[in-house]
Amino acid sequence: MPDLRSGVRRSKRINDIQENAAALVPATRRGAGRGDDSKAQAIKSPSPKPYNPAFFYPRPRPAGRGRGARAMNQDKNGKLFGTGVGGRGRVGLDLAAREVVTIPDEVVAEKGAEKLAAVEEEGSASPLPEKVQISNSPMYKLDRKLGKGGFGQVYVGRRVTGGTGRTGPDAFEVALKLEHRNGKGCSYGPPYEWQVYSTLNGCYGLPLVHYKGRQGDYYILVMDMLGPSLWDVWNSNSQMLSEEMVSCIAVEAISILEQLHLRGFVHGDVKPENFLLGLPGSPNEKKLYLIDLGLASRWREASSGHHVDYDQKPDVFRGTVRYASVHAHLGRTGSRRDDLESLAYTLIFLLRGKLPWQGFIGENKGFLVCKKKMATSPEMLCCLCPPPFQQFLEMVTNMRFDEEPNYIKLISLFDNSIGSIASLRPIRIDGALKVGQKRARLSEQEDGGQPKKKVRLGSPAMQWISVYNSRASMKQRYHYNVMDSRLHQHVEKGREDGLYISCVASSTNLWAIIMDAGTGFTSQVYELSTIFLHKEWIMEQWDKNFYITSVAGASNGNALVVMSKGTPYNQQSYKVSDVFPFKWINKKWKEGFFVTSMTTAGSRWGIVMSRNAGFSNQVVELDFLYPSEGIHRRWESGYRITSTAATADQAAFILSTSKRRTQDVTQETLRTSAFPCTHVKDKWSKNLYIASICYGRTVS
Ligand SMILES: Nc1ncnc2c1ncn2[C@@H]1O[C@H](COP(=O)(O)OP(=O)(O)OP(=O)(O)O)[C@@H](O)[C@H]1O
Repeated sequence: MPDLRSGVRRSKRINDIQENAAALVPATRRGAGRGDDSKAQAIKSPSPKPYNPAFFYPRPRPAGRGRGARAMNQDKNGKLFGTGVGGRGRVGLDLAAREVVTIPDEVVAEKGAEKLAAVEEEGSASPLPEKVQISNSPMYKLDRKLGKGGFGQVYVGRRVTGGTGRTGPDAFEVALKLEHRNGKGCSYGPPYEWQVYSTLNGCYGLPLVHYKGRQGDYYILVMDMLGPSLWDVWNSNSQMLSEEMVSCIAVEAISILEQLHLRGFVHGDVKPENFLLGLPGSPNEKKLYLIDLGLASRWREASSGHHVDYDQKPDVFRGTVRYASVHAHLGRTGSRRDDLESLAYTLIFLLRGKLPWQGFIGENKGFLVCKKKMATSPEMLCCLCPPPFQQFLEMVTNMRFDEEPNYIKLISLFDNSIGSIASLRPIRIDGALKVGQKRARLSEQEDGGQPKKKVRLGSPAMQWISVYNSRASMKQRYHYNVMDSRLHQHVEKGREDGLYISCVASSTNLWAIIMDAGTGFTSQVYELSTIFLHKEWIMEQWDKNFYITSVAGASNGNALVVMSKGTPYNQQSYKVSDVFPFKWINKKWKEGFFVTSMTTAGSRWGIVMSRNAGFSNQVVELDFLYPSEGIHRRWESGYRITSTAATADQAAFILSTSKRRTQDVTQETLRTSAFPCTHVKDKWSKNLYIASICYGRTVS
């Protein structure tokens, strides 16, 4: 029996009943027009791909130095590793398994361990070597410290014996990067960065590594010594750099990134501190270099040459919060666009001295920074910058995951901001000039295409997001704008007509209920509660073998929970959380649970996961807007949306592959500012039925 527990009951007329028996929809009503506000997406029956466990369990990732410590150990820019926008989890990288592993939230314990490691590294147990000689290198005496990162300490090495050169492999002065064998990045052998240098050594714009090896307790890289970082230059220049200087940095940095990308890697941590100039007083003092390959990863598979697969793990964050791309915040697989977005923030920072998302603190800093990045349009961010900077930002934030950047075009944006006399330029732009020669040849091919659809832009909107699946003709009915007091009678009427509730949703504290004849349920109960979510009642029903089949939260914190018999589930678990609980979902996936319903109440998430849900694999798309690209990519890989929920900030989609491989469901989505009555009827006429619905954040 339905158990109605809502507090306030008002009676008011509602526009809430529509019914369909698909076969009965009059032909004249078919194809009814859509409101202008609707945005539709659809996938037309592509064949689902075979089960790919890599989508389900963390897949091997090339990068990894166990940078989990960064989450606790933020530098002046809040460089952080491990806390994504969706959760508070921390992530480290297990070098042995080469897998991303999620570390529980044991902040204090981790922090203690980290300090211990630092003491060991610098303490008396393993004093730094006084002299260094690696394989057949000259011998160097350790001199002054050049810098210290989260992992390595970098010292000047002064040659004491062997070698005669002023530069190169036997230079009088080199940079020695030392990492203790017990350090965070060395648990399984040499630092990950060494592997990357093995492939990338000699790449344009990277310092040359001349020797690498272990001496005593330290892994040591011997590399070209460089000068100040762009952060140092900016700082000693009243925290502001000229337009010409930043334009030169832009073009040279783009060509360095182009060369790195050509070798199949993305840098993953582009920021002012990682660009160094050549040694002052040397012929290279105006030359730009990119250092720190500890977060570099492949965007192109080494063996096949194919672009790496798209994925999103919303609690995996790698990089530096201030400069990270929005995709990096959201835990998407890194690709070339991310380095360029970070470069855009770097350039604007150097030019303007500040970025609008500086100053956030606290546990959900990553979330707040990402939200602010999404809410700041290129016009706003670049309102005090010369036009090329805005154009650059617009181009790079509208790139697709696997899109090849048009480096030539990006460089050419800054053409007019750079002086024509090479010797007077504040930064050498040798790399960009080489690209310039190519530019002449390629210019005819440029700009032949259509104007690009803007991915990131659009004004934030609260909309209905409805998802439709193709299925055999059946009876479906919807009610919307339903007040608490009217719920019971609609449900009862539906039950009399042989219908069960298949989905529920809420907008402005009124309910939407979808009832249909195709659920397979044999019995159903529901509760309207002021508790999100009401544990005692749910457990009571679990005891009676009912399982949660749909759930909706209202912005006032009320919840509507529907539980049914006749489901395939044999175990269930749910979680209420202030942030999207990806870490928990990930853990439950590994235990054989799949998300079967999901909702929000205000900014809180409620997620229900079940065993024996009939899915073979499941992924998440979470964004501050409608994640169109991600959904299309998942559709193409055979996934279909099986749950949706949204707050006023974020929309989340759960996409699943079915165990029944023959299943070939056509799916469409719609975004409308009003409840999609007309559209639903239109869909019914094509045997498309609402499979999931929610109200929340999109862009219009
Ligand atoms: N070749 C070099 N020449 C001069 N200084 C250098 C060189 N390489 C690194 N440094 C200095 O040492 C610092 C730390 O180096 P690096 O960023 O490679 O270490 P890390 O431990 O990987 O740092 P992070 O925590 O940023 O990843 C740099 O910020 C820079 O100031």
